[in-house]
Amino acid sequence: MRADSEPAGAHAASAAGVSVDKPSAPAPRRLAQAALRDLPWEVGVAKPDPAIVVDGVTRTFGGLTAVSVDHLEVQRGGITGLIGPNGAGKTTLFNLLTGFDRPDTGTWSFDGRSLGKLAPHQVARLGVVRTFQLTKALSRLTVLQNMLLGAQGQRGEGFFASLVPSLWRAQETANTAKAMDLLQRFKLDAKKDDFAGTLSGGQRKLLEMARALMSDPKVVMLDEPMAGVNPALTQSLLGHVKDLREEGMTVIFVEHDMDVVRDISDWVVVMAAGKVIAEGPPESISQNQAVVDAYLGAHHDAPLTVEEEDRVLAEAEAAIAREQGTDGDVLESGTAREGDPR
Ligand SMILES: Nc1ncnc2c1ncn2[C@@H]1O[C@H](COP(=O)(O)OP(=O)(O)OP(=O)(O)O)[C@@H](O)[C@H]1O
Repeated sequence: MRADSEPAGAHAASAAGVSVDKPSAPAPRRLAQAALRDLPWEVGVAKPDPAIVVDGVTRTFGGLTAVSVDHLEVQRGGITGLIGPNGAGKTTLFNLLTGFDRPDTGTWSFDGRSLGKLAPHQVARLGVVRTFQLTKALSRLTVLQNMLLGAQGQRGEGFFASLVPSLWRAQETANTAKAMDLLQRFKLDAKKDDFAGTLSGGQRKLLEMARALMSDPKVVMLDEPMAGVNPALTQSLLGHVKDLREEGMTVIFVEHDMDVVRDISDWVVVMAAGKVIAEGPPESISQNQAVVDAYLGAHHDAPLTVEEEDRVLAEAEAAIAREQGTDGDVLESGTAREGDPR
């Protein structure tokens, strides 16, 4: 099951009846990097084989423009890091692309198919999934129950299929087997009956990633996969992210830790104040003056003005209200909802 026990590209090659033992077959990492190597480091640059294409997407909250992306392409089969100072719009862009939020303007597509009008479960069914944080409600479910929530297309969901118990029981058995396989791969199988809320920070991140894989995604969007993870688990998590690429998935991740970004990204997109301000391979980013200015301009350590303090307080209150409002219905809807209190 683990990608690192199989040669790169093994799935596609064996499906096509081609021998996978050829030593010359380049690893997906090298394929992605080679595809991106000669591109100019320009905002909006066209990629050789884009999986996701974003055009003119804006999202405002009252007077604040949280996202304003003119054009962005994400290369298929690569790992794209999305970085930027706090409040840059990264999470909002994730929410928009996966149907958890609606933009004011703009279009975006996956494999040429427009996703703009789709609900999160429809987007997931097409193969684009995001991880979402373990909310209070999900913490009260077991690890295995969390995994089963990530499964797509349960036959029991359909009205007619639900009349035929043998159909949904077979589906349930298959989903449970798949969940246990993934839990084993992420070394969480011994925890299957534990409440998810009892997991450590790193184990929660592993569970979030494992749950996203239940729907056999083509594009995986990871929101801060390393946040709150102790150093002992960091390498294991990084390995799991790289494995997704080895299996042919397209990975987009938000991360604040630049060491992580440099380690795993084939390409980095930098946002600030809602806009993409730079794009390029990891090594291009630290030399980019606009990026340096954006981070310095964020004034992380400067004391807040009274107006800023008021805004931060209002945002925190709104976030708490949102979290309280969304907690309960995660399970009722049967659809994973963003519980991110931002
Ligand atoms: N539901 C909302 N209502 C009002 N403002 C919001 C909402 N969601 C996000 N914002 C605002 O939009 C801006 C972008 O927020 P977002 O969370 O997308 O940034 P981010 O880059 O993910 O930040 P961070 O790195 O801190 O997570 C921020 O100013 C934030 O306060």
